[in-house]
Amino acid sequence: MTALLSLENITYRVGERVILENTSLRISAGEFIGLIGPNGAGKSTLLRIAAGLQRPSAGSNFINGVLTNTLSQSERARRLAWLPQAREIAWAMTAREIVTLGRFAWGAAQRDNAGDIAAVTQALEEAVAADFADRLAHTLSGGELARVHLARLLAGQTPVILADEPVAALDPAHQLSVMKLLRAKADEGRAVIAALHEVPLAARYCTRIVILNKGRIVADGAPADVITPAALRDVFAVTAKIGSVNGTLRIHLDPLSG
Ligand SMILES: Nc1ncnc2c1ncn2[C@@H]1O[C@H](COP(=O)(O)OP(=O)(O)OP(=O)(O)O)[C@@H](O)[C@H]1O
Repeated sequence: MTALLSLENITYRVGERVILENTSLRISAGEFIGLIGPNGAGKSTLLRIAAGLQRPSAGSNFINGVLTNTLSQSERARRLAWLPQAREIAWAMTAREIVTLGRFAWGAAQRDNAGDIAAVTQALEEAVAADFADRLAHTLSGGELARVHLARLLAGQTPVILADEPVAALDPAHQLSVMKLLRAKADEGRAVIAALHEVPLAARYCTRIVILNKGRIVADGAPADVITPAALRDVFAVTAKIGSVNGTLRIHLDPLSG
């Protein structure tokens, strides 16, 4: 089966500094990868390269078997949706207008199409952002704005979803609902990769965990196989107690010295 997204031997350098080193990753339909790793590990860089927003220094990346850098911006945006870490909106736009940007590659800017309107409405509901759809973005709270950006991502209805810290700034209930939603998107046949710092949530909802440390993938597999006390100590310098309740990992973290 062709991977929906694949990175082959990606290296990314800034001057002498190696940010990503010979990194390969493939994701197929139905997978939800939690990309975890400490600050500065290279998660955003990896996702930006996967999204075609940044050219690697070496290596190749593909969307559905096609070299990403041969696709036009619209072709890319119809295959892949991207949620950046930066959330600020500097323009006087309503939440609904921002979410409609997610339909841009499908022609939403040129027409008032029932399919686009339905996709936007559904995305606003899924991201629990419908209540403030007609508010100007700069009047929204950080968590509300994060959900609007998530709705913009979902409105594209793309086979591949890449999200950089999708639950940052969300309260616990919304963190849970967003993780559940991303898992549902994978279960319906999309390929989802999310950079996450919330290790317990990643363990609970992702189908696969990839640990990135110092620009290299150091573990890749099912949550129960990858999220171990030894791995968390080595990579995050924390002490972890890990149990299982009804097959779901439960994780308690302490500082190494604590
Ligand atoms: N253009 C650049 N110039 C210099 N250093 C860079 C550049 N881009 C990225 N880096 C460095 O590369 C490393 C990886 O950055 P990246 O944003 O990918 O990390 P991350 O794993 O997403 O971190 P975080 O969890 O803090 O968001 C960081 O140390 C960052 O400072």
